[in-house]
Amino acid sequence: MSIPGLGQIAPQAPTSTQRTITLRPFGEWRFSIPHQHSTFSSNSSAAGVTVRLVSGTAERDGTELAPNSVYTFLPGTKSKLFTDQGCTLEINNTGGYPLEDRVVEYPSPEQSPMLQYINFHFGLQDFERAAAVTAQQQQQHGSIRYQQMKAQPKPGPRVLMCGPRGSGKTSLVKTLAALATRMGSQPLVANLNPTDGLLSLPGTLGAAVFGTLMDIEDPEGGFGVTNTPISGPSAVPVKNPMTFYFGREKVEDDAEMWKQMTERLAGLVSRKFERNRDVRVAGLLVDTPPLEEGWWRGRRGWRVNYVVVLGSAELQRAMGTRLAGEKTSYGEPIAVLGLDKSDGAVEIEKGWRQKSTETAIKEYFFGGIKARLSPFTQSASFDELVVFKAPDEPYEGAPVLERVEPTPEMAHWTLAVMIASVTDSPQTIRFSSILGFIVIADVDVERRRVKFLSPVSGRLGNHPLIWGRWPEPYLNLLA
Ligand SMILES: Nc1ncnc2c1ncn2[C@@H]1O[C@H](COP(=O)(O)OP(=O)(O)OP(=O)(O)O)[C@@H](O)[C@H]1O
Repeated sequence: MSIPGLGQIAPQAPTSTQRTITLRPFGEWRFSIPHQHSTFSSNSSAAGVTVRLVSGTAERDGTELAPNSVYTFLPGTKSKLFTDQGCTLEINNTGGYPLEDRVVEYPSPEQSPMLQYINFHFGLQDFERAAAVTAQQQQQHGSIRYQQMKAQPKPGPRVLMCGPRGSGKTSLVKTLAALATRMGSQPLVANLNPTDGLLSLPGTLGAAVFGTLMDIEDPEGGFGVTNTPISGPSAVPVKNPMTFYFGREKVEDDAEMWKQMTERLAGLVSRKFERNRDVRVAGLLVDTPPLEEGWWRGRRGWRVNYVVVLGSAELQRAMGTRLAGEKTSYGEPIAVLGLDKSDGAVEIEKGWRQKSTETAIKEYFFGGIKARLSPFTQSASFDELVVFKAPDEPYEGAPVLERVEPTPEMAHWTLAVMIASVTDSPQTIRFSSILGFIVIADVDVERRRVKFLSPVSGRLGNHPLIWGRWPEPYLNLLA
């Protein structure tokens, strides 16, 4: 059980910009650095709040801080640093950012939800080890039985993370992925929440193999868009996601399309498992949107054998009843586990989310503080571009996409560039993976020309574009 407020030490008004804090084992330093408002001006060149691990151990969502390295947390970061052994941190806010922070300590590790999360991680590792042994045996025995098993070898643990809004689903998925990679595993992580976007812009659904370190300084804790190859050089190895373009904010905005896309993503994940033994053995972590019990219609395709419900006994009971007696296609039962929600996990309010979405789009084209990018302004005639639009209000039997001519309303929208051919059917284009994004700068109807910003210099060639319904154009990137 989580104990709200227990052991919390009220935020101290810093008397100087630098201070040192000490955390007992299983303590957390929770912090929030609001997005920058145009009225805020930092009084120094500091890009954000810096933290140095002076002694002990500390991690952000499972990824360890190196001793004595200085990490910069940027505006728009809301997170925590956790320590299992205790630590001393030096915090420096020379920029005068409106940092909100607090130290949270528990009387004993048993009272911290982190202990449950870590124990669950060890349970998954046991399952993974068993899957690795089976894979080894299969390789050694060229028997007919092996040939049969090889056709559908059983992967490592497959976890579906669900729970109410702001219950800490994404943070726990990140933590489990990071802890697994620390043990040398390469799990697949899938995101089915279009509001977030995994290693891509919000509005997308995707999956990626996590076999390398996550970026501690990324506001999204390693799931952000700067961790992809398109975003240029990176301090930590980049990941290659498989991404679909949903183009809407919430599942409810087009539930049928979401269901079809997640089923296809599950298909891609299965194929990845077939092709890559290490990934298969490491298993899968699926992050889901904050929906209630009734939504999970497409679960069979994911073949999950653990359903984790964070912070809702009611949802846990409902899922338990629904899945009782069900088996995966590998013949395994599906375990429904309830884990405590951390009282540090909070619902992100709309304004904050909108700023985070803007930041992701800006970073996609212009890079972050670590690597600046120079996008290319290009111009194309109406005849050179093939643009499809997702219907405004999807209805049963509605076309998945409609071909449209560029219009001035398209200005400042971000369009997805699809890995498909302009001659493919709308259905094929809709369910293709994303190559990247462009942002429309200007549409000149008289001259029939479109000016747009692209992260790469080449022409769009044969790639069709999709104009989604979200994220809306909040800002003029070319201003
Ligand atoms: N222990 C904690 N201390 C401080 N902040 C935390 C803690 N756990 C999670 N958070 C923060 O709370 C916010 C919500 O957490 P998270 O995104 O993991 O929840 P979620 O259930 O995935 O949300 P959603 O339902 O919106 O998808 C995030 O900013 C996250 O970094």
